[in-house]
Amino acid sequence: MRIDVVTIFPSYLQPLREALLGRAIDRGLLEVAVHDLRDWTHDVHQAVDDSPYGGGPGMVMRPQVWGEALDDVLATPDLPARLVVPTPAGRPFTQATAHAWAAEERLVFACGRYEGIDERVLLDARARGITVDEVSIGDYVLVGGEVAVLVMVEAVARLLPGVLGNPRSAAEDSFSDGLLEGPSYTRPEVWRELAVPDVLRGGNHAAIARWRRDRALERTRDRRPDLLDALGPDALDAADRAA
Ligand SMILES: COc1cccc(COC(=O)c2cn[nH]c2)c1
Repeated sequence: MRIDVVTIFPSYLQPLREALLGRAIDRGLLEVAVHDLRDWTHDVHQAVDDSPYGGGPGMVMRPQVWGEALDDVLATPDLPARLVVPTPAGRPFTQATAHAWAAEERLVFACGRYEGIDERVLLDARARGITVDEVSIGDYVLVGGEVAVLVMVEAVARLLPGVLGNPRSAAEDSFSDGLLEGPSYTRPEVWRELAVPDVLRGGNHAAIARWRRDRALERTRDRRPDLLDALGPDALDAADRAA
């Protein structure tokens, strides 16, 4: 997968080159190119923003600069690209989104700052047949899209074949069955007088699976009842409902 990121703070994307993702890049499973938006300015101040039509606080990112940048970055017709714009006003980014994007050959991320990017940049891209996804990683406002790109790239890259040491963990992680992950334990058996639940130390795998499902249901009911509602009525069997 090829990932391009356009930003006025290229160094913000440096963490992508660390650890697991860094190794995935070294192994050629992932290619990441970061572009400085200011490279497409032509004025001495390298201005990327201007005041908003209609008034109001803050600044808006200028269409000319973004237009030229995306013309260049998206210019490879052979690789169909998806343009992703992180924004508080976007559709929710979920594990399902991550799975869908993991199948893409190429993702281009546009990092907005200030009050956002002039709407015509997205209209122009869509008019040229480019898929544009405005996505939110949560209901809060960041200063810019860079951190959201780190989040989304990590969520997508870990799903790529060969990136995770143990592929089962991607298939079995939280949300894979629509529920939150339950509690986990490792050695020692007793730590600060707290013991690991007996069922987990036994060998009864059916009992362990039941116990884990019950804990996941309990936690999901408590923390994310919305996820339970989203599950189809037949997603929970009688034993689940009794949990
Ligand atoms: C594109 O315009 C803007 C404007 C302001 C901030 C940002 C960065 O994204 C977020 O703040 C965000 C993403 N998901 N949840 C919050 C983008």
